[in-house]
Amino acid sequence: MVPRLCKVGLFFKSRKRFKIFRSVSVINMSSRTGPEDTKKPFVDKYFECAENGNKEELSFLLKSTVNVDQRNEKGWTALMFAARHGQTGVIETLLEKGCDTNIVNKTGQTAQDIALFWDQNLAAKLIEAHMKEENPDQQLRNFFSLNHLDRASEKRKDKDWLQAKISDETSQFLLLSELKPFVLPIKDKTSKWRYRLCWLDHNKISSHLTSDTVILFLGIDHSSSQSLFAIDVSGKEESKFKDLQPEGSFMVPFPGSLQMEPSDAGIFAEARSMMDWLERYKFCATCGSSTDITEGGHKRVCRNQECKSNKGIHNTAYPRTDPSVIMLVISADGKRCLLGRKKQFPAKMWSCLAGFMEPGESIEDTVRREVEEESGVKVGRVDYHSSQPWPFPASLMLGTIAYAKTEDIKVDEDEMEDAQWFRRPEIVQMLTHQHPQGLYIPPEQAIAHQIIKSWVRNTASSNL
Ligand SMILES: NC(=O)c1ccc[n+]([C@@H]2O[C@H](COP(=O)([O-])OP(=O)(O)OC[C@H]3O[C@@H](n4cnc5c(N)ncnc54)[C@H](O)[C@@H]3O)[C@@H](O)[C@H]2O)c1
Ligand SMILES: [Mg+2]
Ligand SMILES: [Mg+2]
Ligand SMILES: [Mg+2]
Ligand SMILES: [Zn+2]
Repeated sequence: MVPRLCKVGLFFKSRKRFKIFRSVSVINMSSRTGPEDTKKPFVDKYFECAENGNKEELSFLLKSTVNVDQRNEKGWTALMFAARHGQTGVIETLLEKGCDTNIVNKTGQTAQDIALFWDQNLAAKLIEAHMKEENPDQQLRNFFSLNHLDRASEKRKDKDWLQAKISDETSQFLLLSELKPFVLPIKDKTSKWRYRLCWLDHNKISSHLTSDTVILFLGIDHSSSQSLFAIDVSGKEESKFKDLQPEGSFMVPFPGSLQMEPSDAGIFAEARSMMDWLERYKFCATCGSSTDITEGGHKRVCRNQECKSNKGIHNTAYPRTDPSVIMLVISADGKRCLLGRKKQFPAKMWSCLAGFMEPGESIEDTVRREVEEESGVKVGRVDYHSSQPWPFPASLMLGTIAYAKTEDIKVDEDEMEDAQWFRRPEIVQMLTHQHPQGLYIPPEQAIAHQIIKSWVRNTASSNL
């Protein structure tokens, strides 16, 4: 959506920002000496280069000191300055360096919104083309859903194929110990991610395979034609695996996995939820007998030939996914949204309300029921936003925007610590970590963040 902001207003705001920004930077240089302050002249220069189209100096600053997605106090990035001024050469450089095109500034605009607003059509086209290349379906893909593997479900029933792939020298294995993935640190300081999955080939792991090792087929990586598996090494001494890869370590999944390279985080989500199911559902839910793992770990079959679960299709034989709804509730006047604090949340963090679906319930009705249970607010229309697998242990978050019919709040004190209406400017402060009391919302890896950001972005022109 193109924001319908007053162009003159934005222009003056932008000019004023430059004056204030530059004068502050002079004061900072002479009066304060913290690491951020010593960086500030370089950051100022970086934004100036983006605005003026000085590609060479901008590239130099990126190599030496400045983070590509560095923001100023108004939440503007270099890409936004380049978009505002139609600096296509700089835009190309920033896109090559992997800048994030989804960042919003404090008024809720992305770089593309800014380019369109200022009629910088070439700049807007460049950014759009890049976004399309990264995401051809033009659909928001939330963290944990960027699993690029072909799950090749048709291969799971082919025991010979699976066996051959398990001992194939090109196949790759991910170790999980007590659901902790074996990971490597990302050393590139310019990356915003800290971990990637550590893949090991059959030679390395074969001595750890026994007849009862759980081996899970994850899928095929088409770019390398490799088959990928996860194996459960729980109960073995974790330090032993250091011999296989000295820099590897077993990472505590929450919150560590939020700092995993996104495509790996998607594979991890599959591996963790599946391994958790394989570990916890060892006995038949219908008759209590032992079960055997089949189909590359994607099915459990009851050993009791007479068991009902062996006749017809039974969902007890298959991995669990628990659908949950998560919703941003908007007030009837469109100016506020409802956020809550669960008792377990870290101090000062507020998020969307959420809740598990019940059998026989539609998404819309679950949203209405959960919002009313948790906050006492009645909801009318519910619109779908996007979804997110949440592998703790196996939720599927169905993100929605819900429109309130009432205002009064009555908090469910069993589940929630508090629920409150927040006006848009305060939400923007929480989104950009500028809130005077330090309130904030979950990080970008959580679907809650993305739904809130969408609302802020879609209301950028409405002066709320
Ligand atoms: N990704 C995100 O941004 C995000 C944000 C908020 C919540 N979540 C996730 O959403 C899920 C649901 O939210 P909630 O905890 O508020 O739900 P909720 O409001 O339904 O309350 C949780 C309670 O529901 C009961 N329950 C019903 N079905 C359950 C099931 N299948 N598994 C576990 N408990 C069940 C339990 O008593 C539990 O204590 C959780 O897994 C949570 O981690 C994700
Ligand atoms: Mg809840
Ligand atoms: Mg609830
Ligand atoms: Mg519930
Ligand atoms: Zn059974």
